[in-house]
Amino acid sequence: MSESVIINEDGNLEIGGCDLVKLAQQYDTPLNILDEEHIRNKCRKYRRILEQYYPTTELAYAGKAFLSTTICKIVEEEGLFLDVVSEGELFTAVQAGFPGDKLLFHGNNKTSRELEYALDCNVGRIVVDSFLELELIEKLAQKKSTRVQIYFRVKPGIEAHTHKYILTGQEDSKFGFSLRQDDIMKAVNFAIKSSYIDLQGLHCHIGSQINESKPYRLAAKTMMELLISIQKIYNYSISELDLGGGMGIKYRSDDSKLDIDSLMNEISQLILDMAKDSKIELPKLIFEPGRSIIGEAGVMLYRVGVIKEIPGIRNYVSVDGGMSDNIRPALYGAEYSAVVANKANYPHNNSYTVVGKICESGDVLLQNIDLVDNLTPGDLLTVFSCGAYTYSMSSNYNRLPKPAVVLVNQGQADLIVRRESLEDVIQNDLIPERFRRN
Ligand SMILES: Cc1ncc(COP(=O)(O)O)c(C=O)c1O
Ligand SMILES: N[C@@H](CCCC[NH3+])C(=O)O
Repeated sequence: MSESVIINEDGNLEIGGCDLVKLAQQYDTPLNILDEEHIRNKCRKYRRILEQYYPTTELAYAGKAFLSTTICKIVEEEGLFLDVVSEGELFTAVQAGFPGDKLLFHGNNKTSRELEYALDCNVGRIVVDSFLELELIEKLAQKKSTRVQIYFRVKPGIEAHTHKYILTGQEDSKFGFSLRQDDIMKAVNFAIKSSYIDLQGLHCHIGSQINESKPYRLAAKTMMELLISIQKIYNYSISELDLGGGMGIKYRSDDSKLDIDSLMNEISQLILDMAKDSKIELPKLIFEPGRSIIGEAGVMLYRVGVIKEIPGIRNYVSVDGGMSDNIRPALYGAEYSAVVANKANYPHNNSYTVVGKICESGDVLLQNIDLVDNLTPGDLLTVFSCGAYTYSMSSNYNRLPKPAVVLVNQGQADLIVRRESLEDVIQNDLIPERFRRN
């Protein structure tokens, strides 16, 4: 939870100096609220920690967690690189004036149009995910008579402990090159020989919402072994090592949380030792966290509607959003904590099941959550840790307009994504001529 969350004199929740009840009046609900100071502090803390343990580092923010043009500005001001994963994210960065050389372009199936766009935008590093993509990049670079800087994404064959939908570093994954059957070595050989490709780094990302350091250590060791063998076999020095993101955050008070400081210390030491022992040049070390930068900076604010008490079974509380603005509970069984913003001082010890307004029984936001016993329609429910993968995964299911996003900082609130209107919902609909006759 953001450090700036307090209960103010009116007994209301306040974030970044802004009273949530007033924000609901001004911007309506459902509303995604992001605490700017929290985001900036996370960026600074990460950089400080990394720089403390390792001589050459770079930090990239993974835009898939939440991206908008204002967030690009913050990321740029904080001196981070930005990881984009589609032409939509790339376009957002370009529109925000984000420097191309600080962009990393990811994706397991980048289209030729996306790659061409990336080349036109002088994207700093393309993270190549397959042999087909590698050949495509070479052709495009040749056509444009340019040299493209790339990383290879490798799956280090490590299974971290997280939801199976968000595991990515195991052999059975759609992402990256395999260490087996010399898959990666074939690609390395191709890149080194190419006049249009500059193999700058190796990349891996073992998954998301990971709360233990062991899989990161194993991944770092495996990646360093690969880097060392590339040096030995090809006499080629890989200058950057990107170990991805995935660091877990707290969604509920009893969740365990990864200690970023000791993780960075352990990983740095391991790389420094391995580089020294094998006498290779020290690669620059890069991480690309998303959730752990923006996740705890955000809340979702909903208005309570219908409350149905089913005796002996459960109390259902419906709110004015649901799985269309937060798919994570339905998709991963994700759990959250929540407080009634306008009754924050009251004891929260009555159990409810909070559901959305989507026409699906699985549209459950919070199972058996303790809220106030005098919960009434019109109350405002604050769900914490909704900065990452909430708005970015939202949809218009049931034709619900997407919520607005407000950035708060020291009492100031700025709209950074406007609420969709009903007109927005139908803006792409077309009526063919033959339906217009009458
Ligand atoms: C390649 C890559 N980098 C970074 C991230 C960011 O992950 P997280 O938001 O869990 O830190 C992801 C998402 O899992 C990813 O796929
Ligand atoms: N969307 C996922 C994480 C996937 C990360 C992107 N590879 C989540 O909400 O936890």
